[in-house]
Amino acid sequence: MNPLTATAVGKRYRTRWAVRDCSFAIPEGKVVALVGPNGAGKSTLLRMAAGLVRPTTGELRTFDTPVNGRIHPDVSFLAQNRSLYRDLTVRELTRAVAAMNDRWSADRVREVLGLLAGVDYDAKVGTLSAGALTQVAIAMALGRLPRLLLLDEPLSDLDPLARDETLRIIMTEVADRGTTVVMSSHLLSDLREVCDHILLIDGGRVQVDGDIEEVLARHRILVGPVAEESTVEGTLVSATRTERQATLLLREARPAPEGWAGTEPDLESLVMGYLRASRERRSSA
Ligand SMILES: Nc1ncnc2c1ncn2[C@@H]1O[C@H](COP(=O)(O)OP(=O)(O)OP(=O)(O)O)[C@@H](O)[C@H]1O
Repeated sequence: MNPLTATAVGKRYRTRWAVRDCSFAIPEGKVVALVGPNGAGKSTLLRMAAGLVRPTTGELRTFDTPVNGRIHPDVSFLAQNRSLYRDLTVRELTRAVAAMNDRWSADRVREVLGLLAGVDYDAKVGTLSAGALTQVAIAMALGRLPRLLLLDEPLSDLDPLARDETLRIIMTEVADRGTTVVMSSHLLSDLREVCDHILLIDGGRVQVDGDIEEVLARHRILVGPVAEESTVEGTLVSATRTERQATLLLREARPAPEGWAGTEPDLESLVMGYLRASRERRSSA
């Protein structure tokens, strides 16, 4: 059973579509990188999957149940604005969140907070650093023992050490419980460390969806003389050019023509290529 599926999902705010005709199925046990430029629709998609926003068209299902404005008991969502009760201490917050959830593991929360460098249970939530706040919020999300964890930019505002700790918490969760994770982020090198599946959206539409290794193997970067660009076959995603040299991202893994060097892209150059294409489309619209 797929933890999350979308069928022709769209969300319109007034006259503008934030998400448009999105269809995908997230396989169980995957760690999914949800990427795309600012305003691509990532948060809207996650908020719809968590039942906080209703789609204008189409349907989202979590564990084969229509979302319908309610979060599934097996799903936890970390919102971008980490909306926790700021006047409570960490200890009080833990009790309050436990009381709100039918299924709750205090041990799991303790375990996760124990992985972090010195979380002070008596500190007021509002006084925590951005990193500690995110980590406490993730611990609360894991206390529900989710089978699907939706994380909206869990790594933003974190210093490198806090980012590393947060990634370790997520990896430990996946290793211990096989939890499926969908996480949005702009930090591609961090995503590469933990993710095995990519969902790239742009302008509210799915551009790339699949196993990261397979997706990378389906693309090629070709570098060669600008003057001979017409000899290159295949679907061009985007290009950068100097006076003499062109660097092309192609959607198919075809052999490089003579005089061109072909390599498989890494995740960063693949996503950058799609973001570049998106910016060019927008500026020529
Ligand atoms: N509540 C809202 N009312 C009106 N427009 C909205 C609302 N929420 C999002 N939007 C618009 O929908 C589009 C998609 O926004 P969304 O926040 O989902 O993108 P995102 O990919 O998460 O962006 P970012 O990477 O900057 O966080 C944007 O144009 C945004 O301005």
